[in-house]
Amino acid sequence: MWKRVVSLSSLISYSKSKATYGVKIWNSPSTLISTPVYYGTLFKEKNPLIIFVLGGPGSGKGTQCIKIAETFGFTHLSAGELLRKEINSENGHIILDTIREGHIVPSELTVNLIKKAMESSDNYKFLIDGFPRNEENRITFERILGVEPNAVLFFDCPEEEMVKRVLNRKEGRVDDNINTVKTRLKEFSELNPHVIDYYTKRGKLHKINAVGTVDDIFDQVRPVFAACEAMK
Ligand SMILES: Nc1ncnc2c1ncn2[C@@H]1O[C@H](COP(=O)(O)OP(=O)(O)OP(=O)(O)O)[C@@H](O)[C@H]1O
Ligand SMILES: Nc1ccn([C@@H]2O[C@H](COP(=O)(O)O)[C@@H](O)[C@H]2O)c(=O)n1
Ligand SMILES: [Mg+2]
Repeated sequence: MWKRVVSLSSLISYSKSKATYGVKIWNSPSTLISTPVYYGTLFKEKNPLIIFVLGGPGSGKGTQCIKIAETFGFTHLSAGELLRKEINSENGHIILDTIREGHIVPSELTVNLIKKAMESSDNYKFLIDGFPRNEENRITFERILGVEPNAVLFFDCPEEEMVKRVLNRKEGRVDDNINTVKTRLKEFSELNPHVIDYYTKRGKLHKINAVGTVDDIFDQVRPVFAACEAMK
């Protein structure tokens, strides 16, 4: 039986039923909610709630994800962080070179890391931070995991502010320098709009103004997750 979240249902779609083969359809006719589509077998036992988190470098995705995870009980998976942890692995040289240059790592590599992290988690609520970076990322995720996100957050931030934040971040990242930031911003401005358009058309996009204090921004984020809170 499929259930509809009534509170803020237009913000987020969710089903408590288990995913099985084929495309699920709501019991009651509704054009309000975009239905999560499960066409794979991976999540037969665990029906996931997946939120993709988009935004340019330094837009504050990671900062907000930490707050969302703490407040709403999500597991925070940063695609960039998963890749950085793989730098000493078999494919590590490809990853390190790509990150250092500010380009995008081949999608299969990233998606398989996300898949592994999701499978090994006991949680069913996932924030996937910094993903998808492009259409290839998105399509590869759908192909390998057989699932779409329930909602997509987009932290919209002016370039000038993003550059300032990245250059002030003192975490020792190899890509936090002006040359790499320029490449990251260029790729972001070319590739992100396609992803945004796709999820806008599917009624899943929630654009957040990423300028302001961390708490001001979180106040905009909070309502998107109120529907999830009701499921706890
Ligand atoms: N609202 C804010 N105002 C000012 N600084 C912020 C704000 N949010 C985050 N920051 C700071 O800006 C820097 C970048 O933030 P964060 O790491 O969350 O961005 P990100 O979108 O995850 O970036 P990246 O894609 O490069 O990982 C950090 O040093 C963080 O502390
Ligand atoms: N989907 C992704 C996400 C990240 N990368 C690479 O990692 C770098 C750092 O990512 P952050 O989200 O932590 O900024 C990014 O610049 C890419 O090189 C990727 O390839 N694909
Ligand atoms: Mg980050």
